[in-house]
Amino acid sequence: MRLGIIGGSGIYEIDGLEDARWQKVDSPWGNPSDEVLTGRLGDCEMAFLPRHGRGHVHSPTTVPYRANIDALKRLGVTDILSVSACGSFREEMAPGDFVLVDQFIDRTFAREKSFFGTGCVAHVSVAHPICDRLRQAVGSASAGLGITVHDGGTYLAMEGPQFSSLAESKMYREVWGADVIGMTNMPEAKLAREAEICYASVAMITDYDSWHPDHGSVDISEIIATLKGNAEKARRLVAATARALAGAHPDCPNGCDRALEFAIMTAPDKRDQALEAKLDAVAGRVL
Ligand SMILES: CSC[C@H]1O[C@H](OP(=O)(O)O)[C@H](O)[C@@H]1O
Ligand SMILES: Nc1ncnc2[nH]cnc12
Repeated sequence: MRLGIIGGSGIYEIDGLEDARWQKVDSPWGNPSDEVLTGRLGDCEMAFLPRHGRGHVHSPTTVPYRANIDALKRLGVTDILSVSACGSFREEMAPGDFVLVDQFIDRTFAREKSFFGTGCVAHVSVAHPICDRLRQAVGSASAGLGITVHDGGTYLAMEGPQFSSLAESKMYREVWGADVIGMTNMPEAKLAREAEICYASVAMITDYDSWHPDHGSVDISEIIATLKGNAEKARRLVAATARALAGAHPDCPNGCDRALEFAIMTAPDKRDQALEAKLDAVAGRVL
């Protein structure tokens, strides 16, 4: 197995890797956000990608999600753990806490959301977009690290880059039942599923969005201050997760690694060869 880490806002590298090197990965889906830091944490093969690039170059809308997932697939990544800054819709999910996300509501609208399309149509299930095996492994690894971790939560993915209005914040929380809000985990999780990579997400709470009567609107300077403490905890969690997962990759009990088995609808003789060629890493197993 190889564990991929996608580091969100405030997480642009991970330390402690043996044989660490930043590696440029060419992808037919464009340039990934940055080079990928590969190496080993103990016995675990690792590949780290800063989602926004070092120096925070990409906005949530312009993150090259397809190139990122394709690049990690090309490096042999079997499992992706996303660590992301998020706002909270729940009093008990406080800034500094982590949430092991288990569902998504996708409200993004200005991004490419699939590797497939005209000439090679595929439909995968994202009823359960998070790999429960990976999520539970992260949960177990978090024990004893001194981090408050909430097991389960619905992540609302908004387009951004502006934060939500008060009316939106109240609707997501009260009507739609979302627990946390961020701007990046979709379409990332959908693309990981198409690439047959197990995906889990840790939402690192930085703020109460704008619904909370005692906290007012989102303040980016407060977010950045909270991010610094969260990033240190995230590094500990990543190291513990790597220790727990090192070794062979078992067949995924949730079927993430077989998501494409019956998904491609386009008849072989009707397929677009150029698109098929681009899908060599993502869908090579079934093409
Ligand atoms: C820094 S606040 C807004 C920004 O942070 C989150 O990014 P990421 O998920 O990559 O940690 C959020 O989604 C926004 O993009
Ligand atoms: N309140 C919020 N809304 C969207 N993305 C965020 N990232 C961190 N806090 C956020």
